[in-house]
Amino acid sequence: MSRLTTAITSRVENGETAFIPYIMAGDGGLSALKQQLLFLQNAGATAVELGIPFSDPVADGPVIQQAGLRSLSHGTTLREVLEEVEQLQQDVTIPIVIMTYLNPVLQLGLDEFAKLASKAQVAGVIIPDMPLEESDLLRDVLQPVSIDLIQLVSLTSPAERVRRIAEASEGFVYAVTVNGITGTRQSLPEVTFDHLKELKQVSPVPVMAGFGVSTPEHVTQLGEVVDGVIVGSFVVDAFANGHEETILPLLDAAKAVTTRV
Ligand SMILES: O=P(O)(O)OC[C@@H](O)[C@@H](O)c1c[nH]c2ccccc12
Repeated sequence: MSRLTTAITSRVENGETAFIPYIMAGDGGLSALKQQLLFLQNAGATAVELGIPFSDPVADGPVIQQAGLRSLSHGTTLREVLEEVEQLQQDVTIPIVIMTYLNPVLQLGLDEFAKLASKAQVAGVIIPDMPLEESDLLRDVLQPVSIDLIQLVSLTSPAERVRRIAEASEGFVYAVTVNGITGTRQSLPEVTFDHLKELKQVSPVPVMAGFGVSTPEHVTQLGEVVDGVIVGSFVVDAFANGHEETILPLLDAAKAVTTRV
C-alpha cells in the first residue's frame, strides 16, 4: 500500500487530523533543508510537501512566489533537491512529496526525474499544471518505481469530474479549498465544507484540504470533514522570519482528537 495513504490513515484512525506542511526547497539555501525537515518531523508532521522553485509559478500566491525567488537566487534546481533529499534519508523518515510545475520535470527528463526521485525515496509527486488528461505521461514513469501521482481537485468542478479525479489520484487527493492562488486567509467559505463532504464520500483515497489554511481553527474545522490539511504560506512565512514555533499550535490542533461528521 502507498506510504502516503498509510501515514495519513494511521493518524485518522487515532482520531487525529493528518498535517502536511509545504516548504520551498532552497529557501535559505539547500543546506537549510535538513534542519527544516527535521523540525517538521519532530513537531509531528504526517509528511512534507517540498516545493521546487520555478520562474513561472502560476498558482502560487505572493508568499510562495517570493520564497521561490529567494530559492532561485541560491541557484536551486530540481536535480540538486532530489540529490539532497537522497542524502537525508537516514534522518528524515516521514514521506516526502515533491511539488513542482511540469517544466522543470521535462527539462530534467521524465526518466531521469523518476530515477532520481526513486533514489531519494520520494513518496509522491504533485504537478499543479498537469491536467488529469495528460497525466499518463508521468504515471508511466512513476508507477514502476512506486511513486504516487497526486491529483489536485477544484471543488467547483462538476461532481462527475471531481469523482473521476479522486479515483485517478494516488496516495491522497488534494482538495483546493478556494478558487484562486495560494495564501493565508481569515475564514473558509461555508460552501467549501459541503463540497469537501461530497468529495470525501466519493474518494477512494484520503482527502487532504489545502489553500488558505492558516489558523488552528481552520485545522479543527477541516479535520471534522476530511482526513487532513496542507499548510503552505503560513509555514513558509514562519521559516522565512525565524518564527517556526508559530507552526506548533496548528500541529497541536491536528493532533487533538476530533469527531468526524
Ligand atoms: O499557501 P497555502 O494557501 O497554505 O496553500 C498550500 C500551497 O501553498 C501548497 O500546497 C502549494 C504551493 N504551490 C502550489 C501550487 C499549486 C497547488 C498547491 C501549491
